[in-house]
Amino acid sequence: MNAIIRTEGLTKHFRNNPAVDGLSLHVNKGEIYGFLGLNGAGKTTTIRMLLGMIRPDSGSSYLFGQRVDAGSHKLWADVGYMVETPYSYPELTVLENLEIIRRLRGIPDRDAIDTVMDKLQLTPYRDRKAGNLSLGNGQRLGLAKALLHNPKVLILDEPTNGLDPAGIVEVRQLLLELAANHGVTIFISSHILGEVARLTTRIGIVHRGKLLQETDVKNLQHLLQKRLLVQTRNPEAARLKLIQEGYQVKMSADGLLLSEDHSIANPDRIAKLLVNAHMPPIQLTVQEEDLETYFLRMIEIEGGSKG
Ligand SMILES: Nc1ncnc2c1ncn2[C@@H]1O[C@H](COP(=O)(O)OP(=O)(O)OP(=O)(O)O)[C@@H](O)[C@H]1O
Repeated sequence: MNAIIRTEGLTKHFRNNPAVDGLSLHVNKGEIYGFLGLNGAGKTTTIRMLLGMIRPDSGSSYLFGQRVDAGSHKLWADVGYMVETPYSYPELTVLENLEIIRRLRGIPDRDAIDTVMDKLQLTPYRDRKAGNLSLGNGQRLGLAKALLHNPKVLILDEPTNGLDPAGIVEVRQLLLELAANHGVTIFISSHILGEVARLTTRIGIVHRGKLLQETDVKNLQHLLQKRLLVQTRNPEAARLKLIQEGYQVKMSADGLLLSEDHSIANPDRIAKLLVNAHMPPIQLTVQEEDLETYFLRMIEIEGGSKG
């Protein structure tokens, strides 16, 4: 099998509450996998188990086909990670923090630090103490530490936390480039579907510790609900006319809403019908559910409720 990251039935309870519950997933080489869930869904706990930082109650995780456990030291040479708020030594500069990681990782090439600072736009801050960095630049330093040794796998917990919109775009481009040109396999957690949809190839939705749904990002468009919005000068009369013609219609503050597939596929028929009935539509628009609404709908449908 081609899976670089794999979990099988991963389970962890805290005080009898399941934080992660029988979670199985896999990520293939060069794939960018978006691990999506609300706060408290179990993302960080999963990542901590993937990295061998905490021991699962049951189930296992595998990196490069090797089981992760306390003894798997050799694995980490090829893994870069950033979990929650990245910890740096606040009294040391950006350069000194990276120098510590370079030595810890046993990287002989001193230029690796300049290269990674350049990649993450940290060069202007090289002599600034880590404790005095903005949240976004602290996050970049965390990413720089994760990338310093050119890992084959990157595991990142909410990596764009604290970044401004330009920073989010930069980090996204960097990660896309690493996957496309260097075959790096990336596992990234987030609570924003709109953001991960732009970056990842596959998405797993986690809720209350369970994997609710996995989908290829290219299929996402088909999964989004669509509806036809019809606005007329006399919505009540138009509604009655459409119902009389066999359409299902809902009244909303914006206008009439039609959700059946045949309505959405043939708005021209509806326009013609209303014109012939002397109530021409002012506007007729196919609206598509946005990604965050879809995400919340999945959680409500499959998870019971949002909680
Ligand atoms: N060390 C711990 N002790 C007790 N409960 C914990 C511990 N770590 C996590 N939990 C609980 O486990 C559940 C999952 O938490 P986790 O941090 O994995 O979620 P998350 O999806 O990463 O959320 P966030 O985005 O808020 O970090 C939550 O209910 C959390 O309160």
